[in-house]
Amino acid sequence: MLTIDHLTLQLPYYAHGHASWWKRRWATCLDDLTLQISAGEVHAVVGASGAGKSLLAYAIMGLLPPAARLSGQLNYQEKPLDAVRQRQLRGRELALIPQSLSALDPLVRTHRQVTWAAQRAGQPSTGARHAAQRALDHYQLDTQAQQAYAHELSGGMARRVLTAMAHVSQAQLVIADEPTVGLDPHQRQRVLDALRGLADQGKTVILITHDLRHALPVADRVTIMRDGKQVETALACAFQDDGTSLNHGYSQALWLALPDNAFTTATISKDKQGVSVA
Ligand SMILES: Nc1ncnc2c1ncn2[C@@H]1O[C@H](COP(=O)(O)OP(=O)(O)OP(=O)(O)O)[C@@H](O)[C@H]1O
Ligand code: NI
Repeated sequence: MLTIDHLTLQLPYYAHGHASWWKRRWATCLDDLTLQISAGEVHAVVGASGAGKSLLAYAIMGLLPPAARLSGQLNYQEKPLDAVRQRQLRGRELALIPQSLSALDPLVRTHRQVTWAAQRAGQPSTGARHAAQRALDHYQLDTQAQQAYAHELSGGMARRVLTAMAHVSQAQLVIADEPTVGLDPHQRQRVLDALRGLADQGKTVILITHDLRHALPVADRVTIMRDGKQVETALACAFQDDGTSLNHGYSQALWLALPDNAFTTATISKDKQGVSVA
């Protein structure tokens, strides 16, 4: 449903040159990414801060800064996903749950904001209001939160509002950029389960997170990113035991660094040294 073929992104930055001139240079922020993302799948994109995860989301949505230099090819539903099509589909077939909470309109109360998201996706106003109400209830935003302005919401509430907005858009492709930051374990599980639910309805979900542990239980596939590069794309089930089904040392290291795997790691290294673990 979405293919990303040799996608490379460069962004300008200004470096001090001779004398007092500022010279424009180009930073390669995404380096030759090739991915195929199928309908019905949760595809997790995992990597440390600065790996390029959000820029990948912006590239797919067509929300990159105007100066960006992009090469490679994006295809959505077998057709090129160019700027015109991105504009047509954004907020309808393509939805982004943005990482930044400033995406909320500061002048509009929560309920109205979610209703607008439903209307923009083509629902008539009564239907949109009802859809908004259901989504707000689902993400446990109470009457007070529904009537609040963005600055009156906690970080976790604001994030759930953004998630509710993507939910009512009924998009075919949902990109969730760090949707669980600031949520308590119970809320986090609700959001992750809801994303899994969208995929189970045949939609496509890209789940961006720095936390492999939260992604694995709901993901079908995982792409590990580092410094703008795609380290590896693997089935979620390849992250198991001592990580030897993974191809790359960095993916293995991420897997073995998870708290629950600490024991396994210790056992393996002892085994390798020939020490018995009685
Ligand atoms: N508008 C921009 N102009 C120039 N460089 C940028 C711009 N946006 C991001 N970058 C750089 O691109 C790199 C990747 O940024 P990106 O926001 O995609 O990382 P990320 O993986 O989403 O990190 P995080 O987990 O912190 O959200 C970073 O080094 C960042 O400084
Ligand atoms: Ni990000």
